[in-house]
Amino acid sequence: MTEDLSRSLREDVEPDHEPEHDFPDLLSSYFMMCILRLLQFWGHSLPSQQDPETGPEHQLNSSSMLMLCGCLRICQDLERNEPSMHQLRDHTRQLSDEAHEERSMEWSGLSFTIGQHKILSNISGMIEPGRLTGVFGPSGSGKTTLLNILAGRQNTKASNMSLTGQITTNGVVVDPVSFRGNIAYVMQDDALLPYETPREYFHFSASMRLSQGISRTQREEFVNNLLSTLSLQRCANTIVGSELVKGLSGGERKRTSVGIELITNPKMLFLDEPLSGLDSYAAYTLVVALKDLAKANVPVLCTVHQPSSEIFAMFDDVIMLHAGEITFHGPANQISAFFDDMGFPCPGNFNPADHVMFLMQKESTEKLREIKDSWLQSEISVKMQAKIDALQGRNQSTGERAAGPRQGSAGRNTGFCKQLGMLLAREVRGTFRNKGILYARFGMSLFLAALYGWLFSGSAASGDKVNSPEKNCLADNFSAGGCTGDFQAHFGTLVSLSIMAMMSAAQPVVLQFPQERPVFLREYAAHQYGVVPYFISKTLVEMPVVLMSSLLTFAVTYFWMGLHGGFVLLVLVSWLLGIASSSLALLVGCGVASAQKAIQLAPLTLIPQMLFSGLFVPVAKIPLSLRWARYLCPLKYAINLMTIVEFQYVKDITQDCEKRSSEIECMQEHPGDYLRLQLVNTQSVLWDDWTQYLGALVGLFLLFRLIAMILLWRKGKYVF
Ligand SMILES: Nc1ncnc2c1ncn2[C@@H]1O[C@H](COP(=O)(O)OP(=O)(O)OP(=O)(O)O)[C@@H](O)[C@H]1O
Repeated sequence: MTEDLSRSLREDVEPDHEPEHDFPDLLSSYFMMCILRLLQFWGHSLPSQQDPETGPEHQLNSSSMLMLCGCLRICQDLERNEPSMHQLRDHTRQLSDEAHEERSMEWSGLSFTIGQHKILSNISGMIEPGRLTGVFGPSGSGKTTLLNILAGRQNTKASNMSLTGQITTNGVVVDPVSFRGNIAYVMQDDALLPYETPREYFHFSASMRLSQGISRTQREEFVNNLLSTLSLQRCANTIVGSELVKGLSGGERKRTSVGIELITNPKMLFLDEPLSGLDSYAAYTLVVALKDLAKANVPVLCTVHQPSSEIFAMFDDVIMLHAGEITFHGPANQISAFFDDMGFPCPGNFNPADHVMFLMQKESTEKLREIKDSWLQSEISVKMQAKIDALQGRNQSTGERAAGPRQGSAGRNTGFCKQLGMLLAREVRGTFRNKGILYARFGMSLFLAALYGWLFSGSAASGDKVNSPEKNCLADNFSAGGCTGDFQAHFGTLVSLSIMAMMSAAQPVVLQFPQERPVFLREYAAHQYGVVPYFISKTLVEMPVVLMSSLLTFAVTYFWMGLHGGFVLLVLVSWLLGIASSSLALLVGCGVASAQKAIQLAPLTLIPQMLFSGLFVPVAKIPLSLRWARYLCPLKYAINLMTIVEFQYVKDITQDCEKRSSEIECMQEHPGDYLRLQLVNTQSVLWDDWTQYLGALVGLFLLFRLIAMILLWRKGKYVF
């Protein structure tokens, strides 16, 4: 029951070389080290944010204490005057304005093959309202595949896949993918945001999914009923938590996931391994809730790996799978008798589920074939098949086809503004509650700014030299004199500040977004909101955070380095670069399924920016076939803009030089030309191009977000 309170990040990254003027290496090494160190620190030191009342319950390890505690809780639960699932269902129906409709689901001759692998082999069965059905079987027997096919969440269209058979509800043929809006599906891994509470989750889901005609009070009442029906009142205001931050227990988290799905007033509820990772009491209370829901005439189907005797006894029906075939499907209380008849009596006081699963793995293939054949000829199987045939035959004669997605859960209930408002509020809550990341982000900006300020202290003072009468670089030979070195250092400070702005804005998005992605996909698949309000809300919350980070950086470095450009303009350019880079990071995050992959891919997006921006390889030397890539580098445009802001005084000197001597001489000897060579490497006039650079930066920010949005939309559309 006790969960790990926190996990430390194992990797330590130490810079292994002198940092002097080696900007990319210096930055990446320090940046990664600081992020890892800070995350490690926060992971260890964050106090539990769980409701103190629930604390002691999670520290009991002895199984006897757990069972005792469980029994006491169940007794207390029974004594509490909670609304039953029946009342809650009635309440949901009332609020969602939907007609009361009970549905069964039947399937016959279902076979599913991937390549040469036959995963399901000609299976038939049904689930009925009022009954809790469990799918049991050894690992790899096809439990999840069966559940996913019935729920319309299995990709069956790939070229190496083949699905045959028929799925019906109340005997009416359905396309599982278009029917899936009617089925609440709880995934094995809870896709929940770590900083939301069950109350906030239910409130969000109710606001998005219930009829808009209901009042705020009605919604509050509904949320309270749902919390108490699922025994979540005590932790209603506790954050969900994550691996690094303690929050709800596994059972509470699972009940929260179930509650979110119940708000849709689903016609059926499917759960994939809902008991995995739960202790016996948490598993028991969850199955009590599921049984209660089934009694409210919702067919509930869930896969279970290894049920205890108490849990097994609560199932009404059992589907026993072995190698994609049925060995038993019928009332749970008849399974022992069936296997007894087959010559495998279940020993007294033995868990029938364990007994059968042990059999299925121990017995020879021939014996198991015999059991499967006997099952098909058994009275229970024949009766069930007759029932399925009768239902399917009745409706096929009328040529009826089940309706696709229903209103309410499958069609979005709320308008754009409401979706945006709710998402924005949730994003703000998440940002402020995730103090570890927020402090790490700002702390990192301050730390790196101080480090840079120290390292490049006064290095931007070359402008003073250029303007000073004692050492006028225009009068001296610029390239031979001391000015070139000063300009290199001065220009280097801008480059380093830009790279820092780019990385510090992109890195948190790369780390964080892949963890949020499954939440978006679940909610989007449930038609809670659209992809556009989701992206706008994320962008609106991210913008001030990046701005704050840029402000902190320049507040520390501006005077320390002796920068010349306008403070506000430099901050704004750094901010624009930050949000454009975070858009690129978001694009990477949308394209990959896990944070690990995103972290591995992150350098792919950041390092080419440095290479193609013309800083290390002059643009003229980049092969023509690759040169276009520089137009996709926000870093290049930001450095150009910062240079224009910072080296404004050079413009005056250049113009002065051109008045007095030939342009060729100026090109060779000038600080302005040094910059021109570094930045654009063309004969175009750097100073007049700022609108292009600004437009390109804003354009890239929008373009990356748009592509990320399309990627996520496509993923959400075809999610299985
Ligand atoms: N995309 C795939 N390609 C090839 N084989 C697959 C694919 N998906 C699933 N399988 C195979 O199908 C079989 C059934 O998988 P499934 O996940 O349904 O089993 P399960 O009974 O739920 O197992 P577990 O209890 O371990 O989760 C397994 O042997 C698995 O290797």
